[in-house]
Amino acid sequence: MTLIHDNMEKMDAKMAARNVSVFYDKKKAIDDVSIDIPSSVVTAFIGPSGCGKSTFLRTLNRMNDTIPAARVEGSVTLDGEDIYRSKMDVVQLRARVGMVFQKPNPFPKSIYENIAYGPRIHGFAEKKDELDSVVERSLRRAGLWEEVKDRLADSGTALSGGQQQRLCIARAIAVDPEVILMDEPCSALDPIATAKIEELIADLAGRYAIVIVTHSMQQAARVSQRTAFFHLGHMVEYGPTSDIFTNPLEERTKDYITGRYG
Ligand SMILES: Nc1ncnc2c1ncn2[C@@H]1O[C@H](COP(=O)(O)OP(=O)(O)OP(=O)(O)O)[C@@H](O)[C@H]1O
Repeated sequence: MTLIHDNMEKMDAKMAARNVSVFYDKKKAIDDVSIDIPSSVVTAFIGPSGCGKSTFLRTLNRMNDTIPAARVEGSVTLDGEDIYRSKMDVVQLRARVGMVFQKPNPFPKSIYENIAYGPRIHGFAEKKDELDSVVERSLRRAGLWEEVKDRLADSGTALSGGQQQRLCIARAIAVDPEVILMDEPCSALDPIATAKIEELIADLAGRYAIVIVTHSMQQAARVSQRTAFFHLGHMVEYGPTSDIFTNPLEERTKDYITGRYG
């Protein structure tokens, strides 16, 4: 059972998970989680290490499909459509629900190609001038254009860690996603690069539904409007971020945010 704060502003659900459980072989890592993910706001998943935040995040774009031992029960919808139905095109789904990982993972290709690849394979842009404009727009939106516009042919892997992470965000944006999932996107970055990513998340928030897993409660408080607290595979409490941090209703949430464990 999740304690849901009743003062949450009503918003349409971009995604909805219902009674989602995830198993790795016989081990249950997520137990009966239901949540609505609204558009245009940032939702943070917090909780101690191993509580299942990343596992649950991966159910939202079927990244768990890539883990042979993982099995998902329950339903997840995007705009009301079941993303686990057999006819779902998973490649298309992952363009609509993009993902940014803990460790920046640019392709070992040029900065330009890192961005152009997705739009080209998804058929969004084919001609050189169309691709040029998607590349510029995505890099601008990710706050990276000014830093890389004169070196688009250089390898993406030659950028700094923070730039690489913004490149990965630009790559996700290039295919026009509706939701962006971020799994501890700043954990490999220094404080200055982290601050830039946080600013970027704030800029992007009005345009996409963003879900961020973070170990940092300060980060959750800075970037998100809604927070869900996970503990031992359960979603314990979900509410407006300010309430979760100032007026948690559940003892376990209180213990976590006051640093008693985790
Ligand atoms: N590929 C996997 N195979 C088997 N078990 C896994 C796998 N990935 C995660 N688990 C287990 O599932 C549980 C939840 O892990 P998960 O990584 O989702 O937690 P988390 O809250 O994101 O942790 P962290 O904050 O440390 O990243 C843990 O017990 C973990 O050991």
